[in-house]
Amino acid sequence: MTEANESSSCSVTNNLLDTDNRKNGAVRVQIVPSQPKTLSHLPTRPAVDLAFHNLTYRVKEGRRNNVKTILKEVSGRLRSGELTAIMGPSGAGKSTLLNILTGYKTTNIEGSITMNGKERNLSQFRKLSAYIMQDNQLHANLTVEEAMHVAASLKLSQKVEKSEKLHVIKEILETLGLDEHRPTLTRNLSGGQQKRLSIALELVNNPPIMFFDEPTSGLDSSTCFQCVSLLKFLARGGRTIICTIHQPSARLFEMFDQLYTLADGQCVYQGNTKQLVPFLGTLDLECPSYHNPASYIIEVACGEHGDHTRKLVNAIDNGKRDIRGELDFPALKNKKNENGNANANLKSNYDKLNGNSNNKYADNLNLGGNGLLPSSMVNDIAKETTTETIKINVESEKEPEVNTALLPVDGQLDAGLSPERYPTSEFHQFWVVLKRTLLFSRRDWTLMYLRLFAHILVGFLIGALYYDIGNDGAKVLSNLGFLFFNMLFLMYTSMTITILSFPLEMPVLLKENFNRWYSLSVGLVVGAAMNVQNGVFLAPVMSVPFLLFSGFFVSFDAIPIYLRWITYLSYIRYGFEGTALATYSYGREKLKCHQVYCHFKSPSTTLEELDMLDANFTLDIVALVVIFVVLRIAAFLFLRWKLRTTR
Ligand SMILES: Nc1ncnc2c1ncn2[C@@H]1O[C@H](COP(=O)(O)OP(=O)(O)OP(=O)(O)O)[C@@H](O)[C@H]1O
Repeated sequence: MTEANESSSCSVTNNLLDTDNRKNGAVRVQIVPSQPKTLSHLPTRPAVDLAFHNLTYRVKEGRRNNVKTILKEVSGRLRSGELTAIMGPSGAGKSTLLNILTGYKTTNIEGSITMNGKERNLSQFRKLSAYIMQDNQLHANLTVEEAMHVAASLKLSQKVEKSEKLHVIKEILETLGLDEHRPTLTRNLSGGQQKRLSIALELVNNPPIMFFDEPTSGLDSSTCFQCVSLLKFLARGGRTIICTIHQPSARLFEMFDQLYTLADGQCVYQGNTKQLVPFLGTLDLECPSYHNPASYIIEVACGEHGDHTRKLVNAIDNGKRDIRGELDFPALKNKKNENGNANANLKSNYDKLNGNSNNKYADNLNLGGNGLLPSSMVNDIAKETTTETIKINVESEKEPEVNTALLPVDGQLDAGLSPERYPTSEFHQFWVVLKRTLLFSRRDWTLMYLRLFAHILVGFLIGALYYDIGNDGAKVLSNLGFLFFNMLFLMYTSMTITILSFPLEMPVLLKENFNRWYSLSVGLVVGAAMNVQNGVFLAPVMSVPFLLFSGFFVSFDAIPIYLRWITYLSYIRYGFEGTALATYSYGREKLKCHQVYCHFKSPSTTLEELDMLDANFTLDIVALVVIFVVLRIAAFLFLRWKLRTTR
């Protein structure tokens, strides 16, 4: 590496090149970070090594319940402080493995999963891990700052002081380069920024294990690089970072520490990314020069170079072996003697693909201005990645301190964790989520203003239509129509909003509930309080028959006896009966009438015609409350079932 190159890449981040300290051709670099990169205010957590042994996952398919084995006795180990990629051809079982490791899938699994050598306790594990899904699932109408406040309020204990929470937020936003975007609505963030916000939200309670499903999908190459740099930064803080990735470029691939490759539900490689090509070489699978090793292993796993799956699975013992150095595959030694240094082949692959540019990361540093990732961080990651290649000895005591908030692997797993399922009380969760719902409802133009406009418009229309008829004995039927219409209008407007918004809200609920932000019931109660989620389950289906049995279209006496029970279930009946009683009961005096014969002059006649003379207003209210509670429980059970089946 030339001195010019070193200086050019270092100067961008104010790193000082200590040129006086050259010894034996090695260059000592003193790194002075341009901004603090400690996440020291985060709650302390233990570092966690995750291992799985003989994991088998089967599903039943088709009418005959044919059993399909998706994962076949795979083993593996995911270490703290490392960035691990799970790769494999489409359908190899990557998502399935990730879903099992995250605890998202919990049934039909054989084998064992351990945390720091001990059997995994799923409840404890869920408190220690975060799952960042492919499509970030953010609330579009919240700003970065508001989203962070909600996350801090829900994910940090109520005992944590507000000033401390603000400190955590500031630290994370600064570290992830989102500080200048605090007032930006999340829907206006770029793809890379949204991904970083998803990470920032989960980072609030400092989970030592973080899973990412395709974190680079939909990002351009430089943003991909920024994203993986960030993951590596998090890993360097002692976290266990695991992500599925499709086919990274050679440059991106090189940044991963560890690779776990699946083919047809079995492990075909587990080990250091740098050892992949030499390892394949020992099995007579030579990665051609100028070829991306990541593409090559996928091609091999797909069978493009012949059927080598069995050979690879045996060589890696289906994930029980872990290739961390050349000593892990002694056959290489013979191979090297015959064919020269196989590692050199790997290095030449990288060098050729990267144009052998020693300052190959320097171009990305310029992107810092776009707020993609703080340039200093990219530089530190880049420096670390290139250290091996360019033989710079970075003074260990001067290395950027990425995170001090993790305890060593042998630390107590429950250190710093509250024994409760959620860090905050249900009431607190309710309050925070309610405030958030109100905030983004206010910002949702279609939800708020269009609804308001529609209600005002319809209000004027029915006001003009039914003006001054309430006391007119000749217009009682029209007045009953007015009362019935009011009920229908309110019912259908809230029902439509629910039906439209619920499927959109569902994935966010899924993510936040899974990552232990709040309990499922809280989401529902808020829905009830907002009068948005009403009737999501039963209302649309049941409203039509219940309309018929409301007592407006057919009086109770006219209904065949065997169908009368339905009227007792009709919430519309109770609503209509209640409004009719409130209007025409309680000793209301006779109505005015200018006609010769006025059938409905006496309010009791109206109630008699409606078969409501014996009706009880209090009973109507009680019935409505009971139906409300029953529907809510049904919706809760439905949601729980839906959450389980989507897993
Ligand atoms: N519930 C299920 N029923 C039947 N087959 C399933 C089920 N879940 C997964 N599979 C099958 O298991 C295999 C692995 O699926 P998985 O989604 O884990 O693959 P993947 O490696 O993540 O693929 P991709 O990269 O395309 O997302 C696929 O063949 C898939 O069709």
